[in-house]
Amino acid sequence: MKLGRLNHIGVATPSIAESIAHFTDTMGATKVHKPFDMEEQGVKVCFVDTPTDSGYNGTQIELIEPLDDNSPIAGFLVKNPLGGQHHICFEVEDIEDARKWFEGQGKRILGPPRIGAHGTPIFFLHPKDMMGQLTEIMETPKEGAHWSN
Ligand SMILES: CC[C@H](C(=O)O)C(=O)SCCNC(=O)CCNC(=O)[C@H](O)C(C)(C)COP(=O)(O)OP(=O)(O)OC[C@H]1O[C@@H](n2cnc3c(N)ncnc32)[C@H](O)[C@@H]1OP(=O)(O)O
Ligand SMILES: [Co+2]
Repeated sequence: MKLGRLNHIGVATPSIAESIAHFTDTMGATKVHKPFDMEEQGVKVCFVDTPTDSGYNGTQIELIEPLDDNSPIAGFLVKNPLGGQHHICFEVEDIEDARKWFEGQGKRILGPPRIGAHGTPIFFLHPKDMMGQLTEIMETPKEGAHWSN
């Protein structure tokens, strides 16, 4: 398997509004996308762009707030009431090849295949199989498939 770019760092928060203020006022972020709900994933999502030398195509911060107590991140926030770093997401060229690779390595894939916040297929790998790091694998958006919110 060939590791792709670090697409985003997932940061759980009890309040996306408070986190936007933090990243804007304290961290000086200048590009905050509109928050949106992903009911099927149980989270409200908001992307904060981080600059790179060549403009805004760097790794994003993905702020995620539970939509309800059944959210997959509800347990994380009980243990970490202020929120914090929740997962990391790497891109791959082909999600099925990646799935086969990780299954062959005996890593547990969490839940059914799904479409992630950038509109491409994703899956998650259990933190206990990934050196303690909840890891999301995301298929790179196809050329020209522009995502924005
Ligand atoms: C909208 C999609 C978007 C995108 O980018 O496209 C997203 O990223 S949405 C992100 C939210 N969705 C998910 O995270 C789905 C995958 N996650 C899960 O299925 C759960 O969070 C799971 C199974 C990783 C943990 O669930 P839960 O916290 O309810 O279970 P436990 O409390 O029993 O935890 C088991 C064990 O794992 C440790 N743990 C939990 N969360 C994390 C974490 N984020 N990083 C590292 N370790 C984690 C937890 O401490 C337990 O360990 P133990 O030693 O037994 O205490
Ligand atoms: Co994510």
